[in-house]
Amino acid sequence: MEAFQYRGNELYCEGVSVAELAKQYGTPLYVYSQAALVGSLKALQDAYAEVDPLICYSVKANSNLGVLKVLGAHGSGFDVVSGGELFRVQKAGGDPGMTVFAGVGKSDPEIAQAIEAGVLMFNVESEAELASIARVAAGMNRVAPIALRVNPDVDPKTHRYTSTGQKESKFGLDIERALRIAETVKDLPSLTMIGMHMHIGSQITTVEPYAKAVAKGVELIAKLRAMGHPIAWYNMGGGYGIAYRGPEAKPVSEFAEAILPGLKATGCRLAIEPGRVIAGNAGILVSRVLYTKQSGDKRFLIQDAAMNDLIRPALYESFHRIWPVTVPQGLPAPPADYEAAIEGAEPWDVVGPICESGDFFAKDRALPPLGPGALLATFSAGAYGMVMASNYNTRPRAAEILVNGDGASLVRRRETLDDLVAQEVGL
Ligand SMILES: Cc1ncc(COP(=O)(O)O)c(C=O)c1O
Ligand SMILES: N[C@@H](CCCC[NH3+])C(=O)O
Repeated sequence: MEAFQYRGNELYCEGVSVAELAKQYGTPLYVYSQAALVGSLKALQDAYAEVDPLICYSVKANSNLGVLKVLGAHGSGFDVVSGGELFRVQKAGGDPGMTVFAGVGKSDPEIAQAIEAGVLMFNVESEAELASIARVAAGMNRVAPIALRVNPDVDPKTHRYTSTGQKESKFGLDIERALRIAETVKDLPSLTMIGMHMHIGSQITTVEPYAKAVAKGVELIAKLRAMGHPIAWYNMGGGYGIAYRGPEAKPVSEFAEAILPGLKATGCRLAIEPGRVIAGNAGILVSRVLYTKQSGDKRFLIQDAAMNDLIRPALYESFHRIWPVTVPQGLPAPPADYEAAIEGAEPWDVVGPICESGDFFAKDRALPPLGPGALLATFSAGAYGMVMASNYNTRPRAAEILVNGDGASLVRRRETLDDLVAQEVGL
């Protein structure tokens, strides 16, 4: 079953009416489908089944405790980039021993926290960070497991803000430098290098960049082992693209086909860090139209969700499908004939109440006639949606709902006005 589908002219998440959720919990409202989360995790587990992969769900994509709990219960490990994310994993009952710790700027307290928790390994991004991990581990009388994050210098052919594996990127170490650093690790008894890590970018829709990166990784692992490092893990990172508009994304099985031959040649265990492909299409953001407005030739739908709720269109000019939650009488339900039926309909800019010209969800988007009070669903909002939300313009952040079959749970309540000033002291 599709996670989000229309029954008659009403949008449902699994067995739950989205309009009913909006009535009960208000808008803006994030709604996630448990079946979609688990289904995408399972698709990855199946695609790599022959090598018994460790799927480390990338917490940064959607860190709600309800989401983490469901994924952990279905066998997922985790990829974290901060002490905060590690704390969330532990709160949700996740296994630190199935958790990798990435990120270019880990602080001493975060390193100590992760050693104490017993993370599977640190993905190390610089000489200076390596020295910090060695020092903190030595001070705790522990041996920290590490992987060097290598920047294979391949073009992932994605948005420039989400490319991470090219020479000019701040992420990772170039291969020559990684080899030089690996020499020094042998003299640091508080470190053991058990893996090699790459993450080349995000929303990648072709398999070639992975194939190129793996080829470089295979060679590097051989060299690291020749130095005496017990490399047992090949961590290929995340980056699998999803369908925002139409069928632009490849199934994860095609990525697996590009990665598996090289991986198997190394005899390593595979770890991957998918975020968007698990959470992205498992979530929508529901908003309500407040006003319509015309200025010159431009028509605006002013809704109650804004860039503080979903910043992706403002930040990357990214496309998200926007459909009415209740399709007006006489129109077919999306997706089938809907797009054709509204083609040529009046184009609208869908905007929010924030005082920024960049506060838009869509520009010149054909939509059926919708007036104040109508509910809109912005799709593909489950990843990098709520996690990137802010309180800009002193707006309370949205509530989050997790749907499972015919049941819906509130997994984060809407912020109150008091929440907005709760940290402010000294008045
Ligand atoms: C190190 C690392 N791993 C995993 C991810 C998750 O990426 P994605 O959501 O594209 O799968 C990211 C984000 O790009 C990342 O920086
Ligand atoms: N936040 C981004 C992608 C960056 C992924 C994290 N390294 C997005 O919304 O697409």
